Amino acid sequence: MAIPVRIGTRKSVMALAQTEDIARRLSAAASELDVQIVKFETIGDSDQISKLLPHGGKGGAFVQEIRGAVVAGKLDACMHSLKDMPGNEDTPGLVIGATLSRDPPTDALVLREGVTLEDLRKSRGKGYSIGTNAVRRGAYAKRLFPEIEIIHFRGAADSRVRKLDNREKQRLPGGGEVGPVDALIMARSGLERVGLIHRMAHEFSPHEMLPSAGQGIVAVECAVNDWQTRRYLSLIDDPVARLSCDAEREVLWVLNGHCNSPMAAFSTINGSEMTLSASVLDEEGGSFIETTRTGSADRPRELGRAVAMELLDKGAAAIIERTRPE
Ligand SMILES: NCc1[nH]cc(CCC(=O)O)c1CC(=O)O
Repeated sequence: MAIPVRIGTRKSVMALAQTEDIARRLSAAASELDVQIVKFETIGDSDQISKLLPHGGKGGAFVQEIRGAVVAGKLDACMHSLKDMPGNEDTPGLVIGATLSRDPPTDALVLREGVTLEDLRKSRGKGYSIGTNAVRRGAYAKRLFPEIEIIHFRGAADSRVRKLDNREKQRLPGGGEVGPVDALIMARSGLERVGLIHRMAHEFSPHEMLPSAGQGIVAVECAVNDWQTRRYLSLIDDPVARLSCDAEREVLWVLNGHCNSPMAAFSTINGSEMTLSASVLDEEGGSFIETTRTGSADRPRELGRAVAMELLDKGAAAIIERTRPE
């Protein structure tokens, strides 16, 4: 007899592709499961103009509503991009039951027709604009192309590319418009998930643009005491992604990073060793605090803590507090 598993997700093209991946893996691991995908339109998706902050940041905007349905027992699990999950607070009653094997964690440059990477490099960005909704990407872009204009740009991955190509402006919360933009910086994995990887004009190395904590990892949450779902999710949990999840999110936890903090954390594992880099940057890219440490891969949170402490010693707290929403 089939056992139903209801998984909640946002209904963007990217989120559905991620959730279908979970469904495929679950069905392959346990053929008795009948995986049902339940689509939500969250406030973060329906409001394409506002900054996300008034909706509680990325966490509030994309995550809260679906979590509520799991807590209420209307869903067995929910899908999140790990990098959209707030890292400075616990979610009572819920647990990350699975982290899927990591997709490429890097960021990608997407250009409109007629613009090349060479143009951006030669001009130091002068006369060009980049659309992004991430303070981290904005700050790194300023470091690579010091004179570029950063434009706060909203939309699901596929619609952002459409806006770039159609030279659409971005509407502003108070009325008015900005743009159009000449380029976008997006998660490589997001581009791939929406079938637009051929639009990647340049892949930023982690050295050029350190990924955000959890970037490229899909997480599945379920209720702490739902043992049946936890057991099924453990079948698709990738232990390597889990180690990176734990190390990178420990940095967010110790630094009390909020959704508006320009912060990056990225780990790699080589045999029994993990190397974790993290950074905190001010929005204009003016000051960068970066740290890299290597430690034991089986104690990821210890390494995360050590890296975060070192960032604090170097003055990270002042930058993070300056950008904290009221
Ligand atoms: N903020 C939306 C979001 N959440 C996760 C991804 C990409 C997939 C991932 O990194 O896991 C994206 C799109 C983007 O950042 O361009």
